[in-house]
Amino acid sequence: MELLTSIHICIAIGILACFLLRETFKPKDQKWRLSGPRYKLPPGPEGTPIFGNLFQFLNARRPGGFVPYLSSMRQHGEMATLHLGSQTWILLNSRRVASDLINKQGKITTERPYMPVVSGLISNGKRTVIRQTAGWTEGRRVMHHLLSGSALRVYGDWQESESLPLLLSYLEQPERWYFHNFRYSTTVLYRLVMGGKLEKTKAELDDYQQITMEFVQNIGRSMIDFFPEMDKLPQVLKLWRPYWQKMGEHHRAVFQQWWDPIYAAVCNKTAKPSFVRDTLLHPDVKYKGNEEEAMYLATSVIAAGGDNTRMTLNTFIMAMVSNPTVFARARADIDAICYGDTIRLPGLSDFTHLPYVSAIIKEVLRWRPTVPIVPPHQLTEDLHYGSYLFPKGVSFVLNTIAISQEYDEGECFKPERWLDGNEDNIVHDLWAFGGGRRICVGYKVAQQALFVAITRMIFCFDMSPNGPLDTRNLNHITVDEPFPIQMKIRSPAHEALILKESAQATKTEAN
Ligand code: HEM
Repeated sequence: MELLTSIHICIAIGILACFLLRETFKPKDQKWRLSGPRYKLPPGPEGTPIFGNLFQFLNARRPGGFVPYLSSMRQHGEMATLHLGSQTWILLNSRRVASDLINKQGKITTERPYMPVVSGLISNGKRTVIRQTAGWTEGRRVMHHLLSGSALRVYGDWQESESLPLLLSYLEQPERWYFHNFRYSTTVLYRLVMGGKLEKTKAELDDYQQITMEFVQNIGRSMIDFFPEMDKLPQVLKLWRPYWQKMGEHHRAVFQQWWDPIYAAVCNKTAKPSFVRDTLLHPDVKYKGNEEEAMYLATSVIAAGGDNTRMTLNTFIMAMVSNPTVFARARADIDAICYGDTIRLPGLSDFTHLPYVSAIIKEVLRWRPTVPIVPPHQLTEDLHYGSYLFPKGVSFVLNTIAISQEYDEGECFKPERWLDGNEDNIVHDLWAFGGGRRICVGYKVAQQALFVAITRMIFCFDMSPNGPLDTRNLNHITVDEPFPIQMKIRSPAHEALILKESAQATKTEAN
């Protein structure tokens, strides 16, 4: 009888332990509760016990799989629920719900979920784009300067002058067009953030691009980030730690290499005008972070801005070679103001006269969104929305792929859809830059950088496919040529113009 009781106790303890373990790793909306309202979430694909939709999701992240997967979420409606380990993601598939939840409810949908690997180990908890609100607010206050009109005018001059080496390298080495796009995007951001010329070797540049891609690719990839409770285990059991920690140390070392010279220059008062010198470390701004945080902030801005601009320029080229009539119309518009008895390069002063080019930029970002899903916006209070009740802790995730297909003839590249009087406002009705309080802080800088490069490329170069193209395969994650393109200078007059402008700029700089 006594033996029987002990067995019963053991079984009961075993069952209780399994129950507790299972409850610990369940998403909040599925946890067992004695009281309180019943949560109700939008439909979503069927999942498996414990892991939910995690394996489908990770599987879809393989090359070529992610866009179709994100696009398939539209079948569940304007929102789709994914249970990913202990995390719940609500994919936002329409502009209406995106606006309601990310913009109008911004006060309670600004947090980022805790991700032990990607924000902790890889980023030392300091990369602004995925930093939790408590540590993020101060950096955001300072970064807001990037959106101010007076700063943008200064940045505009730099963007125009950095576009000259871009045109010159297209002329001299057209086959390396993708590298020139990368260099232009990074140079513009470097000058803006750190000041002065970017004098890095190809290896150093590749290293920087590599770590940026590595970081982006690992957002939403590690199992541990979907079961963040595992981070509470004793250190000796965290077998995944050394691998990610080593990666994080490498990223930090690369950032340090880029940061040290500018920090030293600011301290000894030899730094050139820049965001770091004139804003971040300027005594009037009273930045409250420490040096390490300042380093991560500055280098995160370069990485976030540079790589997204690079990818968008590549997408632009794909859009142009596959839509020659759009290219011809844009060129005719530019020619009308820059090419007649005299010839000159288009620039930011032409912005208001070239609405079709502004529309092209918006359409590039809609047609093939540079950021297919925006990092999660986590809910910090229970929320009733429509017939649903969302628990605190779920994450709203902008599914820009699904949103892009919501437009009329979504698969077609039609810049004219944006000619509605708001084409110059790049975030009007477009979710490519995220939204709410976390909206990309560099969207105006990006718009200017894209406008300068795009008008000048259309004006000066003919572009065509140099092999078979698949407009769905942009092959962004590579330092080599992503797809085959042939670039050719348009005419001797355009070649002479580039050479003249470049020589002039070199002379001015030398004086
Ligand atoms: C076409 C180019 C770009 C695209 C598509 C893009 C897209 C995005 C997206 C989707 C986010 C997240 C927004 C959210 O969570 O709702 C973001 C954040 C951010 N972007 Fe951009 N971006 C671009 C260019 C730039 C540029 C040029 C800069 C710098 C001047 C920049 C700096 C940042 C920073 C610092 C953040 C994090 C903001 C924060 O932590 O509050 N981005 N961007």
